[in-house]
Amino acid sequence: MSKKIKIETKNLNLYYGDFHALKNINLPIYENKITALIGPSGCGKSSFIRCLNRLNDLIPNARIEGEVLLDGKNIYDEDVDVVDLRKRVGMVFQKPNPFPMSIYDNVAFGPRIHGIKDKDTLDEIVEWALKKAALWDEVKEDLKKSAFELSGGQQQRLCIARTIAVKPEVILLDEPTSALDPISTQKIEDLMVELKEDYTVVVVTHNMQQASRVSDYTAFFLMGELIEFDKTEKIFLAPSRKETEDYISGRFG
Ligand SMILES: Nc1ncnc2c1ncn2[C@@H]1O[C@H](COP(=O)(O)OP(=O)(O)OP(=O)(O)O)[C@@H](O)[C@H]1O
Repeated sequence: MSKKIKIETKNLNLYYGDFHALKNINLPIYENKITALIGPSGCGKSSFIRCLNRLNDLIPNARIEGEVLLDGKNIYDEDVDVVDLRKRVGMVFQKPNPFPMSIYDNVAFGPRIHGIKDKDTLDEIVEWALKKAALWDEVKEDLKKSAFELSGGQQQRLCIARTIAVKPEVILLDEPTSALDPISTQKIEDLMVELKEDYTVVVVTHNMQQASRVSDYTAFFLMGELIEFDKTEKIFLAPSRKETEDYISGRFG
């Protein structure tokens, strides 16, 4: 099977004021694969993932050097429309963050912003996205219910449905299961594997088992540097760098 690079960072550096948070990161993200980002707390995983849809733009003292190529085009070019970029590269956060509105309105939110008003079309999108996020059967009778009445695991699947509803190409997940119980975690992991059929998935995780279970590629970060990137089985069974081995075997971090 051919391997297409969906996103590629080239000499990517990120500074928060004087602090050099990401150092010269060169990383390919392959299409229709799951790439896991691992590394000890504070190594820059979240900072990195936020560079991929320009969420760091919202942080006043953050500065970027280098390039992030999406289908070969630098997303930091002046002519890039950030709203369109974030539609193409969606994000799910650590803590489920549904909007204070109904289940239906949460999922319809993005499509409405992008101009879809027709009720039947919205109904179709909502059903499709909730099915994709493996939540439809649990909520189909209660679409008008507040999203806050769902369990944490259901809320996270709702957030995934909300992300999918605008038909992104890439889904970024920043520790999506760290606030969830094992059963909900299992559901989200199964979902990630299904999602890669249609999307390119990048997941930040502290959970080594999760990285080895779900991902195709793994990138190991340490103190703002990309130490090693390879196929997941290579990283976990025969890492090239001692730092990687120490981390995955639990000797630090
Ligand atoms: N807005 C900010 N301003 C200044 N420094 C920041 C900011 N956000 C993150 N940092 C610093 O950048 C470094 C990387 O943080 P980041 O959150 O990317 O790490 P991480 O690997 O995702 O950590 P964790 O696993 O704990 O979430 C840390 O030293 C952090 O303190």
